[in-house]
Amino acid sequence: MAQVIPLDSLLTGKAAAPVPASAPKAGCSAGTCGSAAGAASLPPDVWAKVKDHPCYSEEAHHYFARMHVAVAPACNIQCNYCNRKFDCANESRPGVVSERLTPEEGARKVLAVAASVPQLSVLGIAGPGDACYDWARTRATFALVARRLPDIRLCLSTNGLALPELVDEIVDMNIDHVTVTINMVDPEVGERIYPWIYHGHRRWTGRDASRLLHERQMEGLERLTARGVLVKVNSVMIPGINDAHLEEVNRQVTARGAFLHNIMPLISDPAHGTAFGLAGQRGPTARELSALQDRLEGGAKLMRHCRQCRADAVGLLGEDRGQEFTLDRLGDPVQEPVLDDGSARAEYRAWVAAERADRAAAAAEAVTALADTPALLVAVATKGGGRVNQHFGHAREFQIFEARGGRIAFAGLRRLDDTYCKGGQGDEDGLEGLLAALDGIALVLCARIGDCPRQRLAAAGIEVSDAHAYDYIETAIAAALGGRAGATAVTA
Ligand SMILES: C[S@@+](CC[C@H](N)C(=O)[O-])C[C@H]1O[C@@H](n2cnc3c(N)ncnc32)[C@H](O)[C@@H]1O
Ligand code: SF4
Ligand code: SF4
Repeated sequence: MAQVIPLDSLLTGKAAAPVPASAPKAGCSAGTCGSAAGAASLPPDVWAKVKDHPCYSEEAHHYFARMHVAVAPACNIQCNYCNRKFDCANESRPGVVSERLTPEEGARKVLAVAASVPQLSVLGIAGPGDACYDWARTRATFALVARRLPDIRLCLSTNGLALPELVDEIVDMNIDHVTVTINMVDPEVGERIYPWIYHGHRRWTGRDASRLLHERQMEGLERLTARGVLVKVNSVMIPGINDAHLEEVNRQVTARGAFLHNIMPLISDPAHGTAFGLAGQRGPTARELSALQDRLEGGAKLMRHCRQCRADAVGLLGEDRGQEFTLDRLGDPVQEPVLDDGSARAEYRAWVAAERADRAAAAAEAVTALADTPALLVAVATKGGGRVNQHFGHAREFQIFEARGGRIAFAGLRRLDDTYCKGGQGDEDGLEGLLAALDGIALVLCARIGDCPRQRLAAAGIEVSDAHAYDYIETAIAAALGGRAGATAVTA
């Protein structure tokens, strides 16, 4: 196994050690070591596009950060699940932002983040309105950033209505990742989601609005994929409205070349002031979501690690460092120019290349111990880097991996309302919610856990281990499960 430079020292800028030339190349084939096998499961040109993109590659999300800048407030449609007026720093969901920025402010923020977060690889514009409808601001921001930070990938998110005419410009600007939200391919379903759209200098309502939106979404998707742009399709799963219909959506977007399909559970609460929230429309349960995702396997690749981020999120997926980079903290652009020569990011990426190759090789070797293991779900507490490296009490989410017959694959996320540990004390009241979030999990792996939560989990039939702290996730799972051929099978 290659010598690996510690992540913490690299991120604090104290690592001067060169990446070892002896780092083994990724050598496991698809299907053998699940989430660590990105390079081997995709054509080289596609892997080159996704390998540093935390949303387009589950494997990359262990290492790379994205940021959104909230420069595009205007939108040309109304979705029954969206209210962009709602603004709360503690609320993490799409469309919510703390401050709206001009393109110049947005670019300055990107420079500041890039200078202090070496994991940054992607700038996305995801509203808080629509990046294509508010195109002048989107374009100006991307142009400013591309000039200063050519190594940062550009990415945008749109409802698709204004997309078709922008495809040439998108390609010319090297925006090689575009997300289109497609919730229906049947206007009858669409009219229950979209009360109106604005197009061609007029407002459209009812079935005509949804038909037009659908036609333009399909046209935009086809044009983008024909030009080699990687397209992720977001679909909001709305029980009773489009949940059954999303299988047809998946078929149609797969046929048009979508690279990834991200089924996002509807977030709905009367306090958000959305039409669905006020009408009592519920979101899907975790089980309903994963059952639908399982039915869609075989179409476009599914994204199961989406965190439904704010439109101004910063950091690794699952963490939000946005409040560290608000405008008032960025200082005066003339008095305090941001200095960044890109060397910290280059050094970090070289480290990741060695680390992910080492992880893939270690995973390929480790899973051989699991040849006879029945389907088991394992929850992992991780802060990134593809390792078991978070204390149980500090976790706000668990990454779920399925071990089955010689294979370990990422299977989704279980998110918590809060951490178990607060101010050094365990929150006994919160344990019920935590146990509910771990429903169906056979084993929890974490860096450390106290006796009290360990016993409570054991009483609920969930084993916990901190014996594999700081190991790669796959190595830790294989070591913990090895020899359990007769263990009880668990399903998602
Ligand atoms: C805020 S939108 C911005 C980009 C663009 N306007 C769009 O709709 O694609 C980003 C994503 O968040 C999703 N979204 C917004 N509100 C949501 C909610 N309440 N529940 C789930 N997803 C939501 C949208 O469907 C979209 O996929
Ligand atoms: S298209 Fe996007 S920004 Fe516009 S209302 Fe829908 S979710 Fe909100
Ligand atoms: S909302 Fe999902 S796709 Fe968008 S940046 Fe967050 S994790 Fe990635």
